[in-house]
Amino acid sequence: MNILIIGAGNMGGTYAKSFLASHFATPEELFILEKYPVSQKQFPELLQNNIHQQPGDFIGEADIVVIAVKPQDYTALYPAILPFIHAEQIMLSIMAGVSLATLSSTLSVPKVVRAMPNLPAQIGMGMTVFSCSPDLSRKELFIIQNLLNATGKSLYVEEEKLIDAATAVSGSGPAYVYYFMNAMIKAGVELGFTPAQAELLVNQTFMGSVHLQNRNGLTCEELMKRVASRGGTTEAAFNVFNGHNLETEIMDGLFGAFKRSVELGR
Ligand SMILES: NC(=O)C1=CN([C@@H]2O[C@H](COP(=O)(O)OP(=O)(O)OC[C@H]3O[C@@H](n4cnc5c(N)ncnc54)[C@H](O)[C@@H]3O)[C@@H](O)[C@H]2O)C=CC1
Ligand SMILES: O=C(O)[C@@H]1CCC=N1
Repeated sequence: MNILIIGAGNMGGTYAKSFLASHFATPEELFILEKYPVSQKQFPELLQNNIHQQPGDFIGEADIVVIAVKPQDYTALYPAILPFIHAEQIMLSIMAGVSLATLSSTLSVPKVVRAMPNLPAQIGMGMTVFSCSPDLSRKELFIIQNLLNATGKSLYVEEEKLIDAATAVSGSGPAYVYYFMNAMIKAGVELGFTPAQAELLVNQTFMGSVHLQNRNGLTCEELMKRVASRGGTTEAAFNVFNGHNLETEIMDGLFGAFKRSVELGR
């Protein structure tokens, strides 16, 4: 099965590497369309002849076309690839905001999939939420899910609106985690640790906390209670967080991301 990836940036590049590493595609079956030169060093696994800078007939030879350019670049991209696209191909977009209806109408194809992955896909620990047009067969849907699972876990949703919600929660999510980690590292340094020491403390704290939550089946609120002793240090931190309505602020941030995903689709 031939797979074409359009846009070999963070996500497109990750998909190329994952599809090859999982043996979902052989190097002969994997094609890249990237407007900037791609060096051999960047993707040593790829065949140089399969890397293109300009649209061409190779586009029509792909069974699945992954669109991994920024949503803002899609307006320039689709007219350029349209002459090579045909109705049997499956279009798999990971662009934030761009709806199934827009994909289908701009590319004149019935089989479209909209997926929202996240950056940990780079290490096979991604989370992808996806939805598709009714024109995909069950078998095609399974193929797409297998493909997405090469980068981590995936969740199929019937309701497309949930892709905008997933963008706000898991798509942008890693950046929120790094934001919180960064703040903790900065505080650790102010409290006397070297940056390397503070990073170690924070990394291990995040890793241990997530694994514990995964394993023991307790909710986050129950676990928070297990850490916070009455009148103790954690409670002192929570008092400051609550004084600033931090939980509401974080939720508002996610609602802002959701709103932007909907806006990008217009
Ligand atoms: N970075 C992330 O964590 C996530 C990104 N996404 C979505 O994935 C998409 C790509 O994001 P990134 O990989 O971060 O962006 P990126 O900027 O790293 O990669 C996009 C690539 O597309 C190429 N490109 C742009 N126009 C092109 C054209 N006409 N023909 C060929 N190549 C073209 C660019 O040169 C660039 O290499 C976006 O739509 C974003 O919404 C989704 C989930 C997570
Ligand atoms: O920030 C963005 O627009 C993209 C979508 C989700 C993560 N990055």
